[in-house]
Amino acid sequence: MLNYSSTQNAWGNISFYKKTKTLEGGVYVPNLDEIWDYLKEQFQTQFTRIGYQTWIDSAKPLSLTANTLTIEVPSQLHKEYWEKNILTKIVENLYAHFGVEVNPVLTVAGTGADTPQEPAAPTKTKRSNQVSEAEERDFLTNSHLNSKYTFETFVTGTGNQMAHAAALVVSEEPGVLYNPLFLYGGVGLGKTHLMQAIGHQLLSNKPDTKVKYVTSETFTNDLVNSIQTNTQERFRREYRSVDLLMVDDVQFFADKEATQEEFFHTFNDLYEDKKQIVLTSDRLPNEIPKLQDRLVSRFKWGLSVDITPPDLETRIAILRNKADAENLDIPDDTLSYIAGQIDSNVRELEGALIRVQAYATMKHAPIATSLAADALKSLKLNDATNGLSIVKIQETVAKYYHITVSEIKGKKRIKNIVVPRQIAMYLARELTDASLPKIGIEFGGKDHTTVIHAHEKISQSITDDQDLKNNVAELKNLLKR
Ligand SMILES: Nc1ncnc2c1ncn2[C@@H]1O[C@H](COP(=O)(O)OP(=O)(O)OP(=O)(O)O)[C@@H](O)[C@H]1O
Repeated sequence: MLNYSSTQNAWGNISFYKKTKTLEGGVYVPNLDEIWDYLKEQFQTQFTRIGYQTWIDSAKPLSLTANTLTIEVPSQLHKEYWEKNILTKIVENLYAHFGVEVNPVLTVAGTGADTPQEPAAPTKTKRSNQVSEAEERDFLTNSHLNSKYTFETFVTGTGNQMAHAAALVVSEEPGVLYNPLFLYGGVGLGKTHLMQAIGHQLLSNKPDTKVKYVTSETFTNDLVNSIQTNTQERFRREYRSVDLLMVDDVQFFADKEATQEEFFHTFNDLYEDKKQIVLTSDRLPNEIPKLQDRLVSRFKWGLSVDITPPDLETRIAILRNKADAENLDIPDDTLSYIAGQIDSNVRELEGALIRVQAYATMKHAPIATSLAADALKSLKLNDATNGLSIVKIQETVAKYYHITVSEIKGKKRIKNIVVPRQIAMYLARELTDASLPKIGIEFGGKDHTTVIHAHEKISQSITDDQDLKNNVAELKNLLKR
């Protein structure tokens, strides 16, 4: 039986105590499934499709004990969103429908910590973000965004769920919560896609918004052109009058003093006007070499969130989406096979699917697993003739330094292992086409930023350490044989 006074703190601002039933003592006691089904039904009408998928589909009802409804959400960011926007709705919806008072409690997946939540202040009803197809076409053709990079076509999984949720929040409330939003991660993992999805969504919500997407190189080129043509005023007006500025791959700001200077002022102007800034990079701000401290600190003001390589399930879902979009008839086991072959880069994953498709056309055969295996085998053969395997590099470096391959791939931090490990990573980066996350995985599941660091460390050291330079040259020679 519920003791009302025990929930008095949590519900201090709600005045319907006398009318409520308790889950134990009331006339009708809905169970967990009924409650959840009802809530999902309600939320389907209260959220956009993407909003529903992001916030509701990703949550799991765990238990209903006494009047406590425990719900698991995937990340801290989801928890914050739920606290701000959803908890009150749950209380209101359940009270209105079942006449019961339920205390929702959130827990973040993987932490096991249950924290009772106070209901947040009621939020304004979100206006619908539906636009007509004509409007949609219009803004897509008028903008400089890739029409395919939307939230609808972005598949979420463990490696990108938090980045996706943050991106969605930014598109709903630009300039408010996460400013700047800094998305970072390895090559081909969807940073550009997610960033542009923010632009699309914002334009869809408010078609008159001024949205600008550029790569960091375009920013530099625009700046240089404006200096050459004496049109700096125009350049500044253009960059400082937008509602959303997205700059892709800001790691290329490294070493560009004039660009950094100009971007510093652009950033400040936009930030002060509460305009949203979204940045992407292959690494964290403080890991970008020769980036001015004042930019590093500004880039960290908002939220930095990483995207890691997708797990198998997500890779299969990405392929399924892609196959459906292209009207390709591919059996599930074939998609699983392809997803099993490419594990660290979504761009390569898509490339593999295209390759299988082309191979099927060439052979006049339907797409099946054996055909996919043939198509991807020849891909691997091509790779092998072009480059080296990471395994061979690890074996050669281990032998050269009289240590084992497992030490190279391990975590021991003693100098006579760390240096060969960094050399092996350096050589893997220099001599193979493997992506940074792929190299990280091959070195015992290390993060791609560790590979970046190793590469930078060795590149730097060989410029002033003649012995090291000779060793690396010798290793390169050994690997050529
Ligand atoms: N989760 C995803 N769902 C659907 N498509 C994805 C996903 N992640 C990546 N892609 C696709 O993979 C390709 C590469 O993504 P994108 O260009 O956004 O990567 P990136 O991280 O910006 O890479 P780079 O570091 O090279 O700039 C794109 O075609 C994109 O649509």
